[in-house]
Amino acid sequence: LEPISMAIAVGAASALTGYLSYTDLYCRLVECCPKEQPLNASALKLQLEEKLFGQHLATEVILKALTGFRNNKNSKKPLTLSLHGWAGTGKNFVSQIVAENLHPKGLKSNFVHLFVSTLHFPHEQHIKLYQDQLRSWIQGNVSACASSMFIFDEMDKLHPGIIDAIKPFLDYYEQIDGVSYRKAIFIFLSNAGGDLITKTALEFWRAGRKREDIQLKDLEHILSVGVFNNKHSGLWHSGLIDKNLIDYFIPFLPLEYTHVKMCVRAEMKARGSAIDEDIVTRVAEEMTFFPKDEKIYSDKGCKTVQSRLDFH
Ligand SMILES: Nc1ncnc2c1ncn2[C@@H]1O[C@H](COP(=O)(O)OP(=O)(O)OP(=O)(O)O)[C@@H](O)[C@H]1O
Repeated sequence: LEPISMAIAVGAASALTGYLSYTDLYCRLVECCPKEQPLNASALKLQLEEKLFGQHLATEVILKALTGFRNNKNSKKPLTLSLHGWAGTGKNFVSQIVAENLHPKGLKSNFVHLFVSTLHFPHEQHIKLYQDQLRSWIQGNVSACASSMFIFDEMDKLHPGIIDAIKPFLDYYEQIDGVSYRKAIFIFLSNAGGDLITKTALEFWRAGRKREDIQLKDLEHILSVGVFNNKHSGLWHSGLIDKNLIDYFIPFLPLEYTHVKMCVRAEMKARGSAIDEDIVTRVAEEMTFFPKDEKIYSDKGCKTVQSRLDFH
């Protein structure tokens, strides 16, 4: 709808309904930046527990971090989460769930912005240009909506240094050039550190300990140091780590055979098909598992489950 027709439609509808204000209705039909809207923590909890398989640490930390942040009226800095793990373990999936819980239109919202390194910052010789663009893009969007959310996918493919351009925005400043960044959320997604997470998960497995016994403290420090020293992490020697501007390093554990089966069932359910356990087993058995001897973890996580299901 054009703006004028939209205004007439909204005006007519609010006159008819009587009790909805023009603004309420406008926000329902178009989209408004949420002001002081606390997070529905129980809805997020339920979704993470029902939909995200095998990631007890990510579930717990994301829930705590977001509820704490959104319920705090005086946050001193934006929330920054760095999600790490092997391919297909749920990092993008979780970001989508978080986005939907903060802005009903999720990834399609005007207030949720996704950057993909290989798409948006492909050329090493243009680093300075990307840094300028990134700064002005973030500044413009946060001035339009304080609770904007920015997701940086493929951090491990980002040229070193690019991300440091936004360091001032992630810091404890009250305002920068009249804009406050304290209500914004930044999420970084990366495969970097996946090897360290797998090593720890394997150690637990070999010691006969449960996967759920792995705690954040077993991994968070290893991850931040590992990523800081890894040239291919997008955060190599980054001031974001140096200055403790990343609030949580969140490990995504490699997925096991049983989790892959859960993904197949979830996909069947989403397609409205009855759950056929023979097909579930066949799809899961077609996936490849590592390490070579034990074959515990799916090397693509749940990533190719959807396309494989099409063959059955
Ligand atoms: N832990 C999980 N629980 C439930 N579904 C999952 C999980 N991990 C992956 N999936 C399913 O697999 C799909 C692909 O996963 P996703 O894109 O989140 O992986 P990723 O960790 O972001 O991988 P990459 O590092 O390659 O980008 C998701 O859309 C989801 O359907």
